[in-house]
Amino acid sequence: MDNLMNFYKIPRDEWKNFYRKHIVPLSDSELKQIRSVNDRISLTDVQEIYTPLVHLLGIHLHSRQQLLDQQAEFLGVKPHRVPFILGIAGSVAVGKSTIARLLQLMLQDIYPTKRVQLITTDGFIYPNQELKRRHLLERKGFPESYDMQRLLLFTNDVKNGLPVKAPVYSHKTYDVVEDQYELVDDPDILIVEGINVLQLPSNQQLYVSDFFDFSIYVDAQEKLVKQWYLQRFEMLLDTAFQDPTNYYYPYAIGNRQDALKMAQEVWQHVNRPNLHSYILPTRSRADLILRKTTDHLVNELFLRKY
Ligand SMILES: Nc1ncnc2c1ncn2[C@@H]1O[C@H](COP(=O)(O)OP(=O)(O)O)[C@@H](O)[C@H]1O
Ligand SMILES: CC(C)(COP(=O)(O)O)[C@@H](O)C(=O)NCCC(=O)O
Repeated sequence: MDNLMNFYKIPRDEWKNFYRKHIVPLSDSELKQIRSVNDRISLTDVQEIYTPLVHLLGIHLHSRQQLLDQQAEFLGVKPHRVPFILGIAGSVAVGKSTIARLLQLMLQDIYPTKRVQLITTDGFIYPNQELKRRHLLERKGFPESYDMQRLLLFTNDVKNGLPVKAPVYSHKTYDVVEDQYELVDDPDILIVEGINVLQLPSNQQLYVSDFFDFSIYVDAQEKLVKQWYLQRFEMLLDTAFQDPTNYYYPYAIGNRQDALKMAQEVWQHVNRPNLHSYILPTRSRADLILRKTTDHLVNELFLRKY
């Protein structure tokens, strides 16, 4: 990987020894919770990759609050708690939302008194009707398909401790859900997951990531991500065939090979160019890059030095 000279390159075997002495076996209830996120997550990775990662996030969480407290003292104002925002970026189907839900669970477990919330930026994509009006239906996921101004204002409100509603996207209807919102109300930690979280909107001076306290880019070879995309597509078909309202229903009841061919084309003409032109170029802005290999196992990490 080029352009990563300001990162420590840490092989899995080295990373897994960080925080080793603090790692205790997972309890039955923890196992159950992890399986409810995704029953195919490797438990070895939970122990060897994600447990040290959660401790690293804890270091950032505490030092961030300490800095804010000291700054408040310097300014002679009352110190106050500011939500810690963790951004998670990467390609469509690389596993961002799975990692986001796993980290939410693990952080909540370690900090039971803190409120850990999670939102995905999919909800900030314009509704299909609006995409159609803007001739952007074929560009879903590209920077211009998101209401970035709204996302920026949303993150700003979160940082200011204001209650704010995040719009919700459904893979089932392939659209933003009308009148459905996720209420984000002054959490201690907010995880913001999406392909665009490290992007710079063309007409703005601010990055959404300016509001992040830590960011992770989930990375993998394109051929693996494409495979995960197609596998997820098949899983979506498997759940869609009983529900005529599901966007994937016509594909689910039709010829499987034709449906797969369509998904391959969507990858080739939409998600692949988006990855290379707009998502991958944001990788070196992350604080940590998680490099995954076959079966979603993490084999290498790149941690920003400065
Ligand atoms: N750690 C993992 N182990 C096994 N399967 C995974 C893992 N992470 C993601 N997946 C699978 O890969 C596909 C894409 O994951 P998802 O989290 O939906 O990606 P994204 O949010 O980046 O689009 C899904 O089918 C998901 O079940
Ligand atoms: C809505 C999305 C951009 C979100 O990406 P994801 O959360 O799946 O990583 C993506 O799922 C999508 O719909 N892309 C457009 C092309 C397609 O895959 O149908």
